[in-house]
Amino acid sequence: MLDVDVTKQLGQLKLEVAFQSDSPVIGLFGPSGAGKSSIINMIAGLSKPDRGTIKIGSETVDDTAIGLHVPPHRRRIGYVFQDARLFPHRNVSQNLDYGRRMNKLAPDPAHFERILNLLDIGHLKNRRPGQLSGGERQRVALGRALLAKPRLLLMDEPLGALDQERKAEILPYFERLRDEEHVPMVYVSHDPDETRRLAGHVVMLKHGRIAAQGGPEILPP
Ligand SMILES: Nc1ncnc2c1ncn2[C@@H]1O[C@H](COP(=O)(O)OP(=O)(O)OP(=O)(O)O)[C@@H](O)[C@H]1O
Repeated sequence: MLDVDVTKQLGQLKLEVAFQSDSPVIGLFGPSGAGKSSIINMIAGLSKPDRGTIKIGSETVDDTAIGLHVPPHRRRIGYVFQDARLFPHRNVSQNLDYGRRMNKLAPDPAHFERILNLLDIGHLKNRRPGQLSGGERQRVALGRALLAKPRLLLMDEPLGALDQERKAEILPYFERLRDEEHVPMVYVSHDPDETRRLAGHVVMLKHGRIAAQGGPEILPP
């Protein structure tokens, strides 16, 4: 369960949002500048709300009333961005292992193999990021996040830099993640079709506020 009730002044924009859901995928949907990434950054712990609370499952990670702010590396959250942000001089295996090592988790070869199979990236292990397609890079970035065994995965426009064909190639992997790995996700997008396909609960944002929230039926056609 994710429960967010925060306000934050961002330059001219006052972000003021409250939503909670135990849907496997929560979609944050809205136009550019609506405040989607700012919410994701607060859930990740990369920025602090001016006021409010954030709860992930049973743990409160932010509560401004008592000065509580759990730092990002203690939140057990995975983050996937629009650009994969892989280390260019390390091969795929080394990139994949990074999340696990940063979180000081013991090697888990069975989990490693399962994630590689789930994302079909086993054959890419020895390549460097520059030798991968955009879609392959995103699958590796997703694998790296998953291998850190996050309790929540934040996806900020993960398909935003890809063309339609690549998007269609990757969406089924996100569905497998949701249906087979059961990793809860917050999925940011301004594409209604993508959001409809993945999200059980949709939060529609406009100018830093919630314009509507509910099932995918609230999305525009
Ligand atoms: N640290 C900051 N200081 C001042 N203004 C900020 C800060 N961070 C974000 N903003 C502003 O807040 C607004 C919301 O930005 P945000 O990146 O959250 O929107 P978004 O919905 O994710 O947009 P996009 O789809 O373009 O990524 C923007 O107008 C942005 O310029």
